[in-house]
Amino acid sequence: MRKVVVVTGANSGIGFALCERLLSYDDQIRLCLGCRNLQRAEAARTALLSSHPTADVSVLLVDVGKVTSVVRAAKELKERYKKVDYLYLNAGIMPNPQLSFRAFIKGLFSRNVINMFATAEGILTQKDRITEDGLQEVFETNVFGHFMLIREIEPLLCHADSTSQLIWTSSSNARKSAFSLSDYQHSQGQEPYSSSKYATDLLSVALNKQYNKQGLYSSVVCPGLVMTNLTYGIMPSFFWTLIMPIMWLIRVFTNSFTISPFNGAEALMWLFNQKAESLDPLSKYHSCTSGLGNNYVCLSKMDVDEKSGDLLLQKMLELEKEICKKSIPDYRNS
Ligand SMILES: NC(=O)C1=CN([C@@H]2O[C@H](COP(=O)(O)OP(=O)(O)OC[C@H]3O[C@@H](n4cnc5c(N)ncnc54)[C@H](OP(=O)(O)O)[C@@H]3O)[C@@H](O)[C@H]2O)C=CC1
Ligand SMILES: CC(C)CCC[C@@H](C)[C@H]1CC[C@H]2C3=C(CC[C@]12C)[C@@]1(C)CCC(=O)C[C@@H]1CC3
Repeated sequence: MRKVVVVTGANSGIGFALCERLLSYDDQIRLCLGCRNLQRAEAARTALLSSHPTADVSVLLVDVGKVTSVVRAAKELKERYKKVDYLYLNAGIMPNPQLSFRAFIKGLFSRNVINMFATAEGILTQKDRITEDGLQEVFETNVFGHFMLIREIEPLLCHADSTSQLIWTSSSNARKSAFSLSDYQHSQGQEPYSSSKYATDLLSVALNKQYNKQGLYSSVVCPGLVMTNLTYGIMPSFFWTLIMPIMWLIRVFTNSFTISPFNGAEALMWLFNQKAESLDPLSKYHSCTSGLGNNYVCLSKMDVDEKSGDLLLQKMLELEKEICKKSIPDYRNS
């Protein structure tokens, strides 16, 4: 049976590199590019087909920052496929990033310097906004829209006789102290990205508890620091080009400077080849690149507790009910 693989945020960066790598590894998969913009999606499809002309690559229009779009896309998936074997929850945003140069310089001369380069702790903030669904945009895009997608295509993911995998693109920037259960959308603070990625980690743990019995497994990936549209939003591209030699140098001290989208997709690709049941639900899978440019995957324990995961899942389910009632009038019949 040909595997069905759905990737959100597939038209650029890590998502696109993952698609290329998946097709190079197995051009028999049925690959579905989940994108919010048709033109960009078609461009990605054309590029993938030019190197893999016989591959089955289709486009699914989905804006994970809009509940109605997610519900429509889920309906489309249910019409197209009987099963989704891999769902890569990769689309993500970091809007209006602000780098604190003061904190960065201070960090350079502290004992925390390696951790600062690996996680951006204490040097990066963002400005969030409210979406038309009335949610914080970073939370809705990075977490809730994806959660809704999982819930909506549950019958395609849960099968008694075979397994499916959810693979979240999280981040080393995910930090417990940026997240609070009482403000899980992060409407109060200045680190919505960090909070949303921590929420991803918590949610993955809770989803495993909820769904493993039904054959669905969830894992979390950390791609490292990758040069993509997201990072070019932090500083202009000429600056990145200028400091590239320094980036190669830093890679000698921290394996998290994966730099290219190909390298960043290493752990996402690695998980594709693993037996879902053998994965550790409490570990994060990191894409790593050595000073010499060799790629490998390493594991770290997540800073999460199961109770918080369960509480977050409960809150997400309540929010789902509330939002669907508001945004989709004849929800569940649609
Ligand atoms: N770059 C890095 O260093 C790191 C990135 N990550 C994570 O990796 C993931 C991929 O990002 P990356 O490749 O770096 O950045 P890109 O900006 O290149 O890719 C992000 C992708 O997500 C899509 N996307 C954004 N918002 C939505 C939405 N509302 N609905 C559907 N698709 C959407 C984008 O579509 P469009 O082109 O239309 O905007 C794009 O295809 C993100 O989750 C990011 O947080 C994690 C750690 C490090
Ligand atoms: C000399 C240079 C290498 C200086 C670069 C400083 C910062 C711009 C970067 C240091 C750590 C980086 C980092 C990210 C963005 C760029 C840095 C802040 C991320 C936040 C990008 C998105 C993620 O998900 C995690 C990354 C962690 C490290």
